[in-house]
Amino acid sequence: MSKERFEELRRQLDAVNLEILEVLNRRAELVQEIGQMKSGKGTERFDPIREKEMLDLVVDANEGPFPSDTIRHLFKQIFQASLGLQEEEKKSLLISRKNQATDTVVQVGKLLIGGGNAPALIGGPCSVETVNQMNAVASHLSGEGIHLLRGGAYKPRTSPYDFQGLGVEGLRILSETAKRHGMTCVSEIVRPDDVAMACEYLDVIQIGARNMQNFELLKEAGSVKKPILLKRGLSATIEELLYAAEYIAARGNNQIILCERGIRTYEKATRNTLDISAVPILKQESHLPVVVDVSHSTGRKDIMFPIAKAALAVGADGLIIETHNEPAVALSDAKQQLDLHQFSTLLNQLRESGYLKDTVKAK
Ligand SMILES: O=C(O)C(=O)C[C@]1(C(=O)O)C=C[C@@H](O)C=C1
Repeated sequence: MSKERFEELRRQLDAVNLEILEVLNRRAELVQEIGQMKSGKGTERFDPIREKEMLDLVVDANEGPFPSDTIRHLFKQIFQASLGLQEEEKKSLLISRKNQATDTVVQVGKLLIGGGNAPALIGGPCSVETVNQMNAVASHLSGEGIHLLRGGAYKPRTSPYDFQGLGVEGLRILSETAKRHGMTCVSEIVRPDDVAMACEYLDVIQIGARNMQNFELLKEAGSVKKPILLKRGLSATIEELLYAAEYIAARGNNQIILCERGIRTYEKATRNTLDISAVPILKQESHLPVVVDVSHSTGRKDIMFPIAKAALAVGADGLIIETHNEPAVALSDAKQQLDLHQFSTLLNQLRESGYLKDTVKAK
């Protein structure tokens, strides 16, 4: 072969390389767009069935000289790199630790949640029922040094025949009770249209487990200036929880508290299965504070102390502890709510075990 022909072949190869490059990047752009659609829907990026279909298609069309195995190998490499590209997108999430190395600290009144501050305790009944009930609970909790009072006013219940909450009247009772006792308050909102109204009553707006992927609600929560307590859905992956938080952050509200509240598994000994590993993973992946709802995750009072200790031991920034003045007659979640004495006992146990240093002062 002449030297000229050799050089000519190399020139052609250079040109083909540039064509391949252009085609590869065109493909990469399509992959990125698909990746964004998948993350919006919370779909798994890796799709082996789709990859097999594509491999079959190219192998069928292959006329050589590359053997089919080589073609398979090359395309598998392209799929791998494409997945990597879709993962890259995750790194740029606003709520990602890669985007912000320092912890976000959410301030609610004088309570600082996250950033290594003392664990924040959120107490109060499952549902707001009466003024007297809320007064009894708030009086006890504020006496124990608890700053953030919870109470459900809009209750997404499994059965339509169960107590559905007092609605806006419940928010009003909660808000007035909290103010009366020098506390702040948090409650769940279920409709996007109610978010603005709720801001008048609440210091923190909760988005509950059943609404974690109510994207319109998330967007609305993102457009107000209130801290948002975002609970993990009962069957949601950690990644889906993070994307739900991103919906809020993407609209401009970065005051988000993540909440692990147990997930649905086959285990029946507890109401839900507390995914304890979610806490350090969430804190590793995101700069947002993470609290654990020890009441919903367990659904039982007898293991609350070890579970609360475990949550704080793995780095939770706070705990949600359902507390009622008369749990036996509570209109919802009667079984899992602590009475006022049990709440104080749990607090003392946590204090004595050294997990609550600086959080609340003994009376
Ligand atoms: O088609 C998809 O669902 C994609 O995400 C694109 C793509 C690809 O590179 O072709 C990427 C990863 C999946 O495992 C399968 C396919």
